[in-house]
Amino acid sequence: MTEVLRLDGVTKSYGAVVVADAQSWSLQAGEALGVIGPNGAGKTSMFNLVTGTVAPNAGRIWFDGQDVTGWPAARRCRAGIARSFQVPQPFGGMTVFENALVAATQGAGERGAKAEATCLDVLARTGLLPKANVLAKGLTLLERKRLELARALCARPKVLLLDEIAGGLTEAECHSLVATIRDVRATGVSIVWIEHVVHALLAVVDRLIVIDFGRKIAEGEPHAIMASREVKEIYLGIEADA
Ligand SMILES: Nc1ncnc2c1ncn2[C@@H]1O[C@H](COP(=O)(O)OP(=O)(O)OP(=O)(O)O)[C@@H](O)[C@H]1O
Repeated sequence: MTEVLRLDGVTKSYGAVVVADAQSWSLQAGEALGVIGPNGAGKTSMFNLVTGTVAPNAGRIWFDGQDVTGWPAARRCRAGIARSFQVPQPFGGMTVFENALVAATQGAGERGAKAEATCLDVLARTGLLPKANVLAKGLTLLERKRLELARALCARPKVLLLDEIAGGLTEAECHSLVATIRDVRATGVSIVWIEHVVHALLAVVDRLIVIDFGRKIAEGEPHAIMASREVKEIYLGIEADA
């Protein structure tokens, strides 16, 4: 297997708050990796470090065989790292199609008919084609989540970072979003997915890592990790030898 992303001892703190503590892990091409951990554990901060909106205090980040640690966010996005945001961030006064077009042109560097074709394809795959001409501010939560996914896909990522994209959805909406994410994964895009809705995560990912206080405290097969001592300790407060 080919490694597409690797964090090597990545460390970041804000004063006394350590959001990444010598974090090391990697993602293989075509793999889907789940990330869980309590609120404030540093999961979103880890995405900020990978996408380049935040610089680490120490450690290196490798993408597609290159050390991208010093690269600005826009260059990383063009190279193939795209993300969705936990709180959807569409341009509310623009239509769904225009939002997608911004991502295809700015994120993937596409122009004209090629960019438009990408948008139409992605909107169809994410179920948003019927909403293409609707202003983003008029979308429901599920549609805004889908637009987050669509915008990230229009950047033509090799690595797609999903930040709590299932949060706040009904069971049926969640099920439908999971099916879409599985389809994306089947196209060969590698995925890192932060999620509190564990059953959604387990329906997609091959491997799970657990983060607490910025540290990776467990890593492995998803069901084994969910049943592990580390997860019971941080979520249920059960003692290590209980
Ligand atoms: N720019 C910043 N300045 C200071 N503290 C920050 C900054 N960004 C994040 N933090 C703090 O770092 C910690 C980790 O935040 P982060 O958003 O990465 O956690 P998280 O695991 O994604 O949480 P959640 O599951 O609630 O989304 C939190 O205590 C947060 O308040």
